[in-house]
Amino acid sequence: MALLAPSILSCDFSRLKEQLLMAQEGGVEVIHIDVMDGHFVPNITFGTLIVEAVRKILPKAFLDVHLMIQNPQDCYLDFIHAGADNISFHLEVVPDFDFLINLILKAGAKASLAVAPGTPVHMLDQILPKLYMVLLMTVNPGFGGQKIIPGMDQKIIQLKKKIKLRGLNTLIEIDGGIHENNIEYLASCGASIIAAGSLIFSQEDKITQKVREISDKIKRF
Ligand SMILES: O=C(CO)[C@@H](O)[C@H](O)COP(=O)(O)O
Ligand SMILES: [Fe+2]
Repeated sequence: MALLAPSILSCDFSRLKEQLLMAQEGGVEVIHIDVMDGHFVPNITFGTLIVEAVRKILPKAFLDVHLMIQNPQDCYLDFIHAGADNISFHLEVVPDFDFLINLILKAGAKASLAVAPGTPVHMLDQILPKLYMVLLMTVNPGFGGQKIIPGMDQKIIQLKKKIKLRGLNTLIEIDGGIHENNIEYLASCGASIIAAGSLIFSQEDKITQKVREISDKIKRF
């Protein structure tokens, strides 16, 4: 069953609690949290305090933390202590990603690798069995509200095929530019966690309704 993971990057931070509770009311189980450091990507977003706050507001949600930072090895543990259930870091910035995956697992969280649109999936071949998810970025990391990059469907299909052929359970998460016009198709390609920011949080007072509607559309995959 494909699951929606609302990305709080697009929420109204003056109404964080209210909007998270609306998402929960709609049945959300996963919350996607984008951490940006102004180095790996130009923007700076938030750190562990926001993860702690989301954990407090939604004690049972699965917190999917997407680290778009240059040195994830320096702070992955702080995010786990703050309440992250999954840590995704970018393959592009950690040459010894196997080592960091082991550290995350040892700390008791799920470990996943994020890959930018231009990074080929064969880079994951060795590490795939250890990963909880592969986070396929469907836009260039750094900003919400972008348009999906064409051809990302083929990347999902290619990765799904690899996972299946090897009899693995690794999940595929997609992130960026997901909207009503592509979400069902991308779920049918093999994406089972679908991060969406503007699609959900541009709804302001209709977040609950939107979450229900979208979750309903993708649950058959
Ligand atoms: O990691 C990122 C952006 O770098 C995402 O998680 C965005 O938050 C997705 O936003 P939308 O494209 O859904 O508005
Ligand atoms: Fe993200």
